[in-house]
Amino acid sequence: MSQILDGRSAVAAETRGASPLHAARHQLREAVDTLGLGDAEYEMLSTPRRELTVSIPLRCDDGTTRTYLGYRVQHNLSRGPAKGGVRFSPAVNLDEVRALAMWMTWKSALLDLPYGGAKGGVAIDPRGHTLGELERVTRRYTSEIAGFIGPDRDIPAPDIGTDERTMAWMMDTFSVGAGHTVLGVVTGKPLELGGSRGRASATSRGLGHVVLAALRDLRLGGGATTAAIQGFGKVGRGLAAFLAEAGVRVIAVSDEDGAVCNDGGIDVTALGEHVDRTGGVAGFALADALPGGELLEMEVTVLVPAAVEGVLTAENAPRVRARLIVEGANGPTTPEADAVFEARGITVVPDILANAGGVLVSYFEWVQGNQSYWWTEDDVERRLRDRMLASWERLLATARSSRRSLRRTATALAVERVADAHRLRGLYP
Ligand SMILES: NC(=O)C1=CN([C@@H]2O[C@H](COP(=O)(O)OP(=O)(O)OC[C@H]3O[C@@H](n4cnc5c(N)ncnc54)[C@H](OP(=O)(O)O)[C@@H]3O)[C@@H](O)[C@H]2O)C=CC1
Ligand SMILES: O=C(O)CCC(=O)C(=O)O
Repeated sequence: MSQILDGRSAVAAETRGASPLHAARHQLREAVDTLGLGDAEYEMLSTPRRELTVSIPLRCDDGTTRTYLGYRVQHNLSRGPAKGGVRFSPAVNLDEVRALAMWMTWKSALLDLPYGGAKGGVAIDPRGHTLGELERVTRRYTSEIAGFIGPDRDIPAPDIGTDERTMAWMMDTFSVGAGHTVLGVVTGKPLELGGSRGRASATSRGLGHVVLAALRDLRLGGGATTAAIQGFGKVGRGLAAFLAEAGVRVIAVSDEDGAVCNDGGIDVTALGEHVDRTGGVAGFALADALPGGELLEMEVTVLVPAAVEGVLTAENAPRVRARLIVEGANGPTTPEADAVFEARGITVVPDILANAGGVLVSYFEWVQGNQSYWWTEDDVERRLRDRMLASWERLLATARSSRRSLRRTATALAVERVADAHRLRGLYP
């Protein structure tokens, strides 16, 4: 069963408080005020264009049946097809997906990609299921949203709890329905199925380039640059390797079940091997265990939250001792924490710029697929680096000249592009 909800009821159903949606709408309000737009524009840009909620019955390997909820939210389509990842996590809910979809719109616009924003998810813990069960869930979810997505409509990609194998199942399911292979319906696919070289590491590498540029441009680098990274998944792990190779001492890393630290620098390769063997960072012999949330409060040059939303809050922000925060995750900083960091002079490089390397190389994958012409790894890396650094430099220069925070400036630059597209298309209410 699937149900299409209209956007107005979506806004009415919004929950307030320290939710990702509260944060996303707060940031939009600031951008609207910065740009001198009005309430009508705010209402339009805060309202998702389309939302789909689906139920996904799963026959488990033991013969029992469970039903999961899945979502796909298209926040904005004014600059092109919607674009954004699919998350498998027990924490997924409609409000979270709405917020993540809105951030995708701003991210695509900030990087000047010809996309709108979308996000999807299934409220399931992938760790509690076999591969066969996850394949069945993915295929059923894809069938339910198939009328909603497509290379010219909405193009999913990996996010938390999903990967290139998930994308291969999605592409196959969609293609079976279409009667022919449709490579462009998702990005983040395996190389053998039209994936792009460099997509798997793109978010981490883009983030790494931004971290190094921010350290340099804000004059925070120097001899003993240290980093703490929350999350050791697709984004955090690749970033740890990138920074270690660049000479940054990665002294603390965490995942959902543990955290480890070593003041002399963590051997990231050895930690990766330990995680492949045991499933988590806990118990890594070449580092000490670190209690709970302490990683976020360590004295480091740069802190990179690369896991989930809302981890930097009004409660812990006064204790954060990093000089620079670069957001690998989407929405890790609440608006209240942002205000604390601004008052304390701690620079925050916002998610919609910092982690945009993933959607950027997804765009490269889509372009290569459309042309059936595949770039080399060097082509991808050069274009990724150039575009991330150009976007960073533009953001920094605009923030400095306007004396506004990087987040407020980034959101305003992106919202302006989206509002312009609406105005030129004549879509204002
Ligand atoms: N993949 C991509 O291309 C992009 C991802 N992002 C964002 O980056 C973030 C991470 O995504 P990705 O790496 O792909 O996801 P993964 O599922 O690959 O990894 C998530 C990581 O976060 C850890 N984690 C989850 N909850 C916590 C917690 N409370 N404290 C510490 N660690 C935690 C997980 O630990 P465990 O393994 O123990 O569960 C895992 O190490 C998300 O916010 C995502 O939206 C943004 C842009 C693109
Ligand atoms: O690669 C993509 O299309 C989207 C990646 C994503 O979900 C994100 O940037 O948060």
